[in-house]
Amino acid sequence: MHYYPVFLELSGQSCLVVGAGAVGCRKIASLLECPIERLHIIDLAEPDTNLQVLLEDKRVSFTKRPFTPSDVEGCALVFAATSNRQTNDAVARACTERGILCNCADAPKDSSFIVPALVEQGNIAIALSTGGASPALARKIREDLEAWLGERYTGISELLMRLRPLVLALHHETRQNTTLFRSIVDSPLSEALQRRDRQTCESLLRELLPIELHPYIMELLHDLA
Ligand SMILES: C[C@@]1(CC(=O)O)c2cc3[nH]c(cc4nc(cc5[nH]c(cc(n2)[C@H]1CCC(=O)O)[C@@](C)(CC(=O)O)[C@@H]5CCC(=O)O)C(CC(=O)O)=C4CCC(=O)O)c(CCC(=O)O)c3CC(=O)O
Ligand SMILES: NC(=O)C1=CN([C@@H]2O[C@H](COP(=O)(O)OP(=O)(O)OC[C@H]3O[C@@H](n4cnc5c(N)ncnc54)[C@H](O)[C@@H]3O)[C@@H](O)[C@H]2O)C=CC1
Repeated sequence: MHYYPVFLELSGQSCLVVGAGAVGCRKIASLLECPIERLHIIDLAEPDTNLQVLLEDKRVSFTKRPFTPSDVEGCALVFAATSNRQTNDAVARACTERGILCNCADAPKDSSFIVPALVEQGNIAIALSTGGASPALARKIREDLEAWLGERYTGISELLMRLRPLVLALHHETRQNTTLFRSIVDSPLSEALQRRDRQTCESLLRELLPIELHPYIMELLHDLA
């Protein structure tokens, strides 16, 4: 493995995209799915219709002017996505000098990270990469995974998101928590949630959960079954 995979917390952070063509707009759209604070876009051309839609987001600002190295200052993530090699290179260098993470659309070797293809369903995100070997193949695998994932784990992941803090607050040993969580994911609860079979969900949770958590069963299942 060459690249180290992570999920970044970008709440409250500023990001910069230089070049808002087809590739830049794809990167902008995915950034705006996250709770970033501000996104600045720089391009030499007037916004096209794709970009105009994205500019409706209050967090976004756009300036039509050439890039200067100080533009990257204060940014958590920067994307160089122009069709101009020299400009992308200047963006990458400005970031390297300041220790800022930068993705360079036309030069993976000058990038400090590459962007994965993403399958998303509720709390679940499957980020996949071919390590730069073939974005076309990444897209194909993403489509295969989307079809496979469907809604199969949406209900159970939401329930576990609600349950996790309740279990951890009991301050049991990690080993005991591990046994509990594994027994839940190995149980038929996931299928019962998919069928919205309330009765089976309730009886499985009564069987699986420690007695202290039984009063939370209604809340755990709210809107899920
Ligand atoms: C290295 C990387 C850097 C980065 O951008 O982070 C990179 C680089 C380049 N992409 C190029 C082309 C294409 N990129 C796509 C699509 C995606 N590209 C994405 C990521 C990455 N692209 C990183 C590697 C990820 C990995 O390897 O897994 C995805 C996953 C994420 C995203 O961009 O949001 C998104 C899929 C979204 C989805 O799920 O559908 C398509 C597909 C299509 O449009 O059908 C094509 C045309 C087909 C082809 O070329 O394969 C070119 C050559 C341009 C040329 O020919 O000149 C370069 C430059 C180079 O390779 O040097
Ligand atoms: N990483 C990826 O996923 C992919 C990368 N690419 C590469 O990404 C680059 C951009 O591709 P597209 O978005 O399809 O091109 P595009 O032509 O749709 O957009 C390029 C944008 O860059 C702007 N631009 C050009 N020179 C500029 C400068 N000096 N300063 C600021 N903005 C400038 C243009 O006005 C335009 O909006 C190309 O180099 C291409 O090889 C292409 C496909 C996928």
